[in-house]
Amino acid sequence: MSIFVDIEKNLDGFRLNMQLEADNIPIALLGASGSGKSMTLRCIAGVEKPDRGKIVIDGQCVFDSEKKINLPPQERGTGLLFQNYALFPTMTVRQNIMCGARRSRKYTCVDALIQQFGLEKLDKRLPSELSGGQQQRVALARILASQPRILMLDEPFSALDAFLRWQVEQQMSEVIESFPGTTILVSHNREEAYRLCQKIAVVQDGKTHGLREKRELFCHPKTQAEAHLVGMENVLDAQQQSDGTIYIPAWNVSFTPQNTVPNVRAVSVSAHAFTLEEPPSDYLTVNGCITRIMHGPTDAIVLITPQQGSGVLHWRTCNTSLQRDQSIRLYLPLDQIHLLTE
Ligand SMILES: Nc1ncnc2c1ncn2[C@@H]1O[C@H](COP(=O)(O)OP(=O)(O)OP(=O)(O)O)[C@@H](O)[C@H]1O
Repeated sequence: MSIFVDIEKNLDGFRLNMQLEADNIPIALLGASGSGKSMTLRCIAGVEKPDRGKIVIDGQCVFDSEKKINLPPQERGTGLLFQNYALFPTMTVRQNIMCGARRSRKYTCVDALIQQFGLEKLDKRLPSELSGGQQQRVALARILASQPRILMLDEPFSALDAFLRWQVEQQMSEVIESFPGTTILVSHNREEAYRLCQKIAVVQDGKTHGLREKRELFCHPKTQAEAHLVGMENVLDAQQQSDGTIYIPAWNVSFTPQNTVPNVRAVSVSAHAFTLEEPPSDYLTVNGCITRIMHGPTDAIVLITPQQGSGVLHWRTCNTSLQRDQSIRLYLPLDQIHLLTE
């Protein structure tokens, strides 16, 4: 099973220009609100029509603007779990799941799914008589009953509270693991995407630079959008000088990078990357003054104004002896600075 997507769609003030290609592995579209993640899923499912492009599922072309192919949603073999689950409100749990089975004509799977999702005692209830987590299980069972080739999950935990979210995520991870086709998860939660998927595409302003191995993406973000989405606290403009050195105006520091990357526009640094002790490898030094300390349950984020710099440095530390207005010298190993090209 595989999916190939190369589509364009112009909406009022927004342009989707999305390319994706994946085999039967779980992948995530990670992006800020309004970046075009849901629209991508809706185009794949056939509930929205792209202006141009092609969508191929499992070798079958389901949309091709040039060849005028546009299969209706029920013929695409896709299962889309909406953010609000979209259950039929006047049908019982069993009837909702039967609707999915009608598409696949595999009615025998209904009882197995009711059992798998622990819905035996709820099967005669209406959706309005269920909790958010139970509704989500019914919606997932209904989708799996249709035996889709692609499973698409649009922010599947957004309607759940934090505790239930974790329980449901564990069950979802089992469903994804046993699903034989491609799963596409849409999320703006990086940790959720990391736990559930193998590859991640960062979506920004309707575009993506393609799928990346999740570890590679988190360890080496290449763009400012990627750096923000993987949780880098320091993302700063940078200037590449003709001699190859990089100048960071916000911190008023320069350094010679360990590897040559053309067209560096910015850098990102995790707040964990700084040390108080001189590191053994190449590093740069930042002198500054502590302007704020924000204590969390396990550590603190310290905001520092660098000497002669115009910006802020974010440092995460467990050191409890720090004081506001204190002068400080921090070391940053050069291999902790990610060079970003846009
Ligand atoms: N029917 C529509 N008509 C015009 N613009 C739309 C329509 N549907 C969505 N949009 C716009 O398209 C853009 C992408 O929307 P989309 O729902 O794909 O974002 P998203 O990344 O899924 O965001 P979220 O995480 O908030 O759900 C947004 O700017 C949205 O306002």
